[in-house]
Parts: sequence; C-alpha cells; structure tokens
Amino acid sequence: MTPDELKAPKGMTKQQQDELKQEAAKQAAAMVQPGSVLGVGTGSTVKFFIDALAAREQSEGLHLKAIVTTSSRSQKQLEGYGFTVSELADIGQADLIVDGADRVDANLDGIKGGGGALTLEKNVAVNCKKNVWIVDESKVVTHLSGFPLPVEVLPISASHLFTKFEAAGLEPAYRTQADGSKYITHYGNYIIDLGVSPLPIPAGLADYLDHTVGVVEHGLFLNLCDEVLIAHSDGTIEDRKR
Ligand SMILES: O=C[C@H](O)[C@H](O)[C@H](O)COP(=O)(O)O
Repeated sequence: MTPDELKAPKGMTKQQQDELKQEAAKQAAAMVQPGSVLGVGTGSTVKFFIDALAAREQSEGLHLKAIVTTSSRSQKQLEGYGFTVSELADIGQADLIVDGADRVDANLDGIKGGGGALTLEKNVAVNCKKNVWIVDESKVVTHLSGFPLPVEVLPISASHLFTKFEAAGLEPAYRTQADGSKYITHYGNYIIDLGVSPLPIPAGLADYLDHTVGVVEHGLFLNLCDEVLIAHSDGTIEDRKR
C-alpha cells in the first residue's frame, strides 16, 4: 500500500479528520516555550502544527534557540516560514518534540511511520526531554491495532526478512509508491509493513525486531511518549499524560 492508502481515515471524512488534527495542532503550538529547543515531527497533523507555530512566531516572536525536524517535508515547510532548521547532531537535547502518530494505545505507546519517517523520528524522540503527540480520536485504541507496523529494512536483507516475517505470521507487505514500485526511505531503505492486528505483545515484538539483522528501525514507539493531545469530534481536546 502507498502512504496515502494507509492513512485513509476510518469512520470520518478527510475534512472532518483534518479539522480535528488542526485543533490538536493549535493546542500543541501553545505549549512551545519561547527560547526553547524544539523538535518538529512529520505528517499531515504536524503540517498544521507548523502553520500554528508560524502564526505564534509572527504574533509574539518565539526566539527559539534551535529547531530540529524529522523529515525533509517538515524542513521545507519550516524554512518556508523563515525558521532555521538545525541538524540533530548539532543540538544536545530538544526540550520538546511535537509529532503525530498512526495509533496510540491506553499506555501511550504507539505505532508511527505511516509517512515513512520512523527512523529519524525515533532518533529525535529519544533525544528530547518531552515527547508530545497530536492525534484525532480515530487513532486512539486500547491495544495497538488497525494500522500496519512499518519496519524499515536494508534492501540487501529485504527478501530474507520478508520470508521470515511471513513464516512468523506477521503478514508482511512491501510499502509501495503510487506507480507500484517499492517505497524508498530517506536513508535509501525499503519499508515492510506488518499487517498482523492487534500486535502480539508489542514489547516482545519490538525486542524481536530490535535484534533482527537487516532491520534498520521499526515504528513501535514504546515508553517514549509523555503526553498525547487527542482532538475529539465533540470539539474537546483531551490531554492524556503518562
Ligand atoms: O512517518 C510518519 C510519521 O510517523 C507520522 O507522524 C504519522 O504517520 C502520523 O501522520 P499523520 O499526522 O499524517 O496521520
């Protein structure tokens, strides 16, 4: 499946979902402290966050010490608004990262990487003091389910890994681009999406993937998120903290 097919909203129209994403994004932009080091994630919800951040910058001047981001898409949007984007290697730790998620469960663990940015996202996430996710209510689940788990793999390992995942019952499928060719990540790798749902014991699966040769990174983000802003269709924003 392509990233767009993966992300098609369930139970609401795209416009309804976009309105919710926008509300969560605005609230997250209000959390950014002037003078801080900010991490900015990736995705359609983060796109609204960058718009809201730019509006704050324009109205009050945030004087951010540095901004790092997790994709060239977000970097381009930030630079379009006049922000300077630093490399992760050039900052110590970010004070806060605001990012989207594809699913978030009752423990604030999540699946990320629907847009293919999981590797840099996880690298930035582990180097931030506070991780905040912004989501609409359709992404909130009790147990991680309903969205394939992205696994970024080295091209030389891909076919062996595919067979291995198939044998393990993880229902692998290559991520594709609109023309049907394999999706290539920022780092030149492939993504294999694991369709098994719900995910069997996420911590066990994460451990297995962490120790599988050829796996670059996976989209299970466990014990990383500190706070989730959930936009509900009744107009409320729920703030869930770990
Ligand atoms: O690789 C992409 C990221 O993990 C995104 O943050 C995630 O897919 C959520 O994106 P969106 O806000 O577009 O649903």
